[in-house]
Amino acid sequence: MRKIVIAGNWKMFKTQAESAEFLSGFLPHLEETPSEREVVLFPPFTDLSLVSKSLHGSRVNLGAQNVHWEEHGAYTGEISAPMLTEIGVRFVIVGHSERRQFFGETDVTVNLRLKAAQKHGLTPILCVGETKQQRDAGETESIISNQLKKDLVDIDQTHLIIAYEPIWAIGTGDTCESKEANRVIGLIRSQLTNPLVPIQYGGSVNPNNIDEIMAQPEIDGALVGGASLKADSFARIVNYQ
Ligand SMILES: O=C(CO)COP(=O)(O)O
Repeated sequence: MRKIVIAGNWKMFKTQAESAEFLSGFLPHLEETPSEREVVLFPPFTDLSLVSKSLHGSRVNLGAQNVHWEEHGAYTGEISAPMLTEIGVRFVIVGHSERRQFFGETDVTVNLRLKAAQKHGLTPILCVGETKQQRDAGETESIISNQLKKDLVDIDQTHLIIAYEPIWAIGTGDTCESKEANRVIGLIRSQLTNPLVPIQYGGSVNPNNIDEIMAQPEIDGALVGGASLKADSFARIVNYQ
């Protein structure tokens, strides 16, 4: 059985006070959440310590939005895996399209970050996806296949999650049609050596479309941006039907 993983990527949102407010509204809703669903929150780095303490004893896991490949060194602005694991972080997002687009992330650095995460016991969520232009040019399959080939060199597929995030669907309200997301995720799975890797869908997931998305047989969860910022909204997503 593949694991179901519902994750909230808060991106560059929430001060510590706002994180605390979110948790007091969100955590009580988890009493209704089926126990086999894994729930992960990805706050900004500055909130990790506080959220880690607040999640102690709860079933929610903690994730970070990035990790450097070295354990320490002169890398201004970066955070290493041991710094994350020390404060209770267990997951990390790697290769998000916003990192690739705005911060020079390449398939080479994505691969280095994945390896460093796994070496230190963090489970990475590798993000892949195509732009609108690439989709319109019929390049969706080749772009994703290329990303997977390069990003997954020498990566252990037993401690890995993949998120299919079509870039044109991120933050736009323009969700990828669920059957199409299911088709692409099936193609991603056919390229993996481990059939049990959970593959999420991400891109304008919200309380109104989560039930249909999760009804698709290939989709093992969601990586949620905007709709994970409000306690009620993310609770509805985690407690999908
Ligand atoms: O990028 C995303 C999650 O990593 C998706 O963001 P939205 O849910 O805001 O479209």
